[in-house]
Amino acid sequence: MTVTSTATEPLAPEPPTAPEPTTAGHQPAPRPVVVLDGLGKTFGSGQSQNTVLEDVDLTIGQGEFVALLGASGCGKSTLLNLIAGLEAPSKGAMEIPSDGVAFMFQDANLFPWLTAQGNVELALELRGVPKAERKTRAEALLALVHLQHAGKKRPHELSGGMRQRVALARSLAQDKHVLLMDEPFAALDAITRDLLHEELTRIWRHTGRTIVFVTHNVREAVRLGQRVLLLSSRPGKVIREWRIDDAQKQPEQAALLADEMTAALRQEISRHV
Ligand SMILES: Nc1ncnc2c1ncn2[C@@H]1O[C@H](COP(=O)(O)OP(=O)(O)OP(=O)(O)O)[C@@H](O)[C@H]1O
Repeated sequence: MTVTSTATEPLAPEPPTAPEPTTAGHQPAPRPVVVLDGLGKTFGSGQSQNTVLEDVDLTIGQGEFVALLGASGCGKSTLLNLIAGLEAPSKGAMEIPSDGVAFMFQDANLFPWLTAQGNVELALELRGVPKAERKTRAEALLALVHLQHAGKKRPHELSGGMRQRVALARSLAQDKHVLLMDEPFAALDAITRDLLHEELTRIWRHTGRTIVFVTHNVREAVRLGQRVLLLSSRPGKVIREWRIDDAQKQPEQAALLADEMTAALRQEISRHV
């Protein structure tokens, strides 16, 4: 087994937008930033051995938005942990960014004693941004998530959606190419989630980040992903992939795609009932 790292250069402070199409709408092939080759993960040993992932082959290009869909317990979070370098694979090879990744979870996990701006400034401090620059950069990041007026508020004074926006600004403050998101909007109401989908799409286009987004929600996957990957259960591997262009995100087409994905997901779940 070899675990290698790609040498990705750090993001510029003002990241570029995602690459424009070249001729006749053809996108240049994005540079791979995550490569998983025959990846497997087994927890425990002997009687309690649990092979969660097996033969996962996946290449994610720079600037792509990939949604990972799968039944509960199929290994989505484990896959993110492997990409983050938090877990080591049991089998296979992988290339992940040498400068690490940013992670965002369902729970914002903000420090309650710090203001919204303080939470973002702390992430900047941890990556070595000089004190004199932190305030301006944190303000710019809070403006990016439309929270320019809430910088002085503490987490308990913010709504769930606002807390997730702060968490997103904090993830962006880490200035990594790759952002892993593990069901970040699952606990939010439908209207707030809808607003955050718009915000995240705008921010993704603006920053050119590579995003891997785990969800149970088929509509969320269609709404956000350029690629939607369906993981099987026991063991988890990528069994289907949909590529979704902007035209397919229009309501009628999106509903059809969501129905197709729901049927595939149901079929996968019923295999294990
Ligand atoms: N550190 C660990 N040690 C042992 N088993 C683990 C560990 N992490 C995950 N697992 C097991 O791996 C399996 C997959 O878990 P994982 O959290 O990756 O699934 P998931 O698809 O993200 O689930 P959900 O959608 O419910 O969050 C589960 O059976 C879980 O118990």
